[in-house]
Amino acid sequence: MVSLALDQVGARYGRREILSNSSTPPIEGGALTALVGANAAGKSTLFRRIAGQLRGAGTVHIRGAEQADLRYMPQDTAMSAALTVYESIILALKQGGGGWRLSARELAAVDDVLDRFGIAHLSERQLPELSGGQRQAVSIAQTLVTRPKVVLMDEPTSALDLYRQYEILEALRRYARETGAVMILALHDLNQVMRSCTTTLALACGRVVVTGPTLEVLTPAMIRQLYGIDSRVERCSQGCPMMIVDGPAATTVGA
Ligand SMILES: Nc1ncnc2c1ncn2[C@@H]1O[C@H](COP(=O)(O)OP(=O)(O)OP(=O)(O)O)[C@@H](O)[C@H]1O
Repeated sequence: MVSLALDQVGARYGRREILSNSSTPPIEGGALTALVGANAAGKSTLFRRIAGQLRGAGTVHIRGAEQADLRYMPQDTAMSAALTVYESIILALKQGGGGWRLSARELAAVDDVLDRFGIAHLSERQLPELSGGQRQAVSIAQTLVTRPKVVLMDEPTSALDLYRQYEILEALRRYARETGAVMILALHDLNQVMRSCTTTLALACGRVVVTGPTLEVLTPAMIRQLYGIDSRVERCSQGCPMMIVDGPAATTVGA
């Protein structure tokens, strides 16, 4: 089983400390984990620290996988190269080296992500011609084509329409279940989080304030602390938990 835990992790840009004293229990693979928090709380910074792109205090413990098995999909991915979608996924597959000849297994891996994320019909399209949502789906396919065991995705659904959000989150859940990968997704839509993510990690002002089962973390009190918003969490007629926004809290975050 793959797991990831933070032990007193910090991170800084130059002299500016952004992240401090952040610890979590082991986050197990096989299901989706959400990373939530307000703008500038430090979500991308935490991802960069886990991915080894930033230095800082503390330790990131990864069990059951190597650092080489980790993939980080940043918020904005450049898609300006004159490549087709298919070529770009091969390029992502071959980034670890190994020559340009593709084995039958590698070809199957490319076809798998094209199908899994609903972009097979875009295979021959040039990257710069894609829409924002199409680019995001391609970026997800590029990230997962090597079948990584630890996956960090920064707002992977931000450019997707309602149907594609649902479809891609379901595909990511299936990927986690099949591979046992630890998958942490930074998400702003808390209803998506409640529907799709088993565990939630909440970040406020550069610190992980709580990690646990999603519905235990996303209480109205925590949502107020994180976002300065008064809300209710209620069950819809089909029993799914939903967050209903009432409005700005009287005292807002950091005030
Ligand atoms: N390269 C950088 N150099 C210096 N400061 C940075 C850099 N990147 C981010 N920051 C600062 O670090 C803080 C946290 O930014 P970060 O991008 O991690 O937030 P976030 O939670 O991902 O926000 P958002 O939800 O808006 O994407 C912000 O104050 C930001 O200005």
